This record gives sequence, C-alpha cells and structure tokens, in this order.
Amino acid sequence: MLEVKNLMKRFRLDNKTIKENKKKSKEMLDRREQGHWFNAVVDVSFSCESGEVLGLLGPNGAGKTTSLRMLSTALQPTSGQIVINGDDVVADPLAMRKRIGFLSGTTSLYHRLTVRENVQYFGRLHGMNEDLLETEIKKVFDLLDIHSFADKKADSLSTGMKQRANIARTVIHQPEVIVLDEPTTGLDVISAKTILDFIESYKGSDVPVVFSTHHLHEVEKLCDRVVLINEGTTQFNGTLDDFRRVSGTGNLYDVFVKLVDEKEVA
Ligand SMILES: Nc1ncnc2c1ncn2[C@@H]1O[C@H](COP(=O)(O)OP(=O)(O)OP(=O)(O)O)[C@@H](O)[C@H]1O
Repeated sequence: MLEVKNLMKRFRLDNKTIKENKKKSKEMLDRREQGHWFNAVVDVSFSCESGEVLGLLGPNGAGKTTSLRMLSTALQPTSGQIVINGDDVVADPLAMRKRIGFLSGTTSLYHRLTVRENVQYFGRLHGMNEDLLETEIKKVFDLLDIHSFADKKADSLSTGMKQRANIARTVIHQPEVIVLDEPTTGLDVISAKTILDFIESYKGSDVPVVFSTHHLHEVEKLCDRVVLINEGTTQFNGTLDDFRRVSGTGNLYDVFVKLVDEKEVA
C-alpha cells in the first residue's frame, strides 16, 4: 500500500524570476508564489491500496510531476510523508528507491544497446539473478508486446516502441509500487492501448499503480481511484464512482471542469 500525507514542495525562485515577479500585480502572480519561494506542491494527500490503479489528474502546472518525483525519491519533499507497505520513503530514500518503479518524462534507454540488453542491464543493476531476470523479461515483454523488436537497437525504435521499452526497464525489478508520469503522452492509439492494458494487468495484484494523465478516457477505463490536484493541493481524492458523482452528468470532462473552476473562483 502507498500512503501520501500532506506532501509539500517549495522551490527557491531564481533571481530573474524574483525580479520579474516584483513588476507584476498581485492578480498576475500564481497564488503559490511567495517572495523568493514557489510552493509547487502545497498539500497533497492520498492513498492507493495494493492492486488498485490511481489516476492523478490536474491542469498544467498543478503539481503532478513534482508530486510523482517526490514519490519516487527523485525529489526530497519540503515536508510530508510517503509510506510504502509501512516503510517511510523520505526517511530512507536510497533503500526505498529500489522498491519503486518510476517512469518519468526523461526515462530513457542506452541507444546503442538493444531493448533486451537495456532491460537486462537495469535488472542486473537491481541485483536480479539471471534466471529470475529471464523469467521477468519474458513476462514483461509479453505484456508490453515487445518480442518483435526486443533485439533491435534502442535508437532505431519508434516513439511507441521506446516508451514500451522504457516501461519494461522501469518494472523489470518487480517493484512494490509503480509510478508512471504521463505514460501515454504523444503515443498512437495502439501503443497507448498496449500500455493501458499493461497497467490494467496489475489490477488485483499486490502492486499499487499511480499514473498521471490528461486523458480522461484512460481514467474512465482503468482507475479505481482518482486524485485531482489543482494549484498544488488535492482537490479531489476518492473512487472513480465518487468522482463521477461530482457533476450531475457523471461525465468526467464536466467533473474536471467543475472542480478546476471552483478553485479558480475560490
Ligand atoms: N525546479 C523548479 N523551480 C521552480 N518552479 C518549479 C520547479 N519545478 C517545477 N516548478 C513549477 O511547479 C509547478 C508544478 O509543476 P509540475 O511539473 O509538477 O506540474 P504538472 O502538474 O506536472 O504540469 P503538466 O501537466 O504541465 O506536466 C509549475 O508551475 C512549475 O513551473
């Protein structure tokens, strides 16, 4: 189980931004800007049980990537708690990193290695023995439909193939939690579907999956839980059915717009 409690991240603004901000009126400034500081994530809390898929939504700049980077130990929170199966991520990020599979927008492959060699490399880095590694490669390549290009060099792959290989690399070590930042952005329908089916394969397993997306149909198809972040704060945290009920129509697009508009006038 993954638990996130009152997560906060404050960045120090660079001098140029501070200078520019001084010229702006209060209305022009993001409400999260405070002098020399920008509170990218103000207060984010949610939990995701094993075998659940949680969709993280929010407008551009809401704080999704910053939150996911904290979950994956890539960024240290300013304050707050992240707990995986009872263990504190913030207290021991190095040890906990091994237990998390994180796909970010910058996850990539060694271009001159084949997909198989890349995934083997990352598996060995995680200390997997060769038998387990081969078993897992077969399983993950089946699920992500990678076999047909497994022995091609990474730099010869299409965007969709690369992303599937990136995901294979991310999950090869059997992490306890999977965190995917916009896994289907920029992909064609078939590659995106393969990735969504892959995420779905974790349902009912002992692994919670958290992914961020701007595609509401993905949330509709896959998610047990939905979290909507706006201006760095959790604005909705509940089941997909509860999320639907926020608007009278039950349409996720209407719910998203209603929640974001409410915040803007608040
Ligand atoms: N290192 C940093 N220094 C200052 N501000 C930052 C830094 N990193 C992120 N931000 C700001 O924090 C806010 C949240 O960014 P983040 O990337 O988490 O948003 P997001 O919800 O993932 O957006 P998108 O949907 O556009 O990817 C943005 O306004 C961004 O400019």
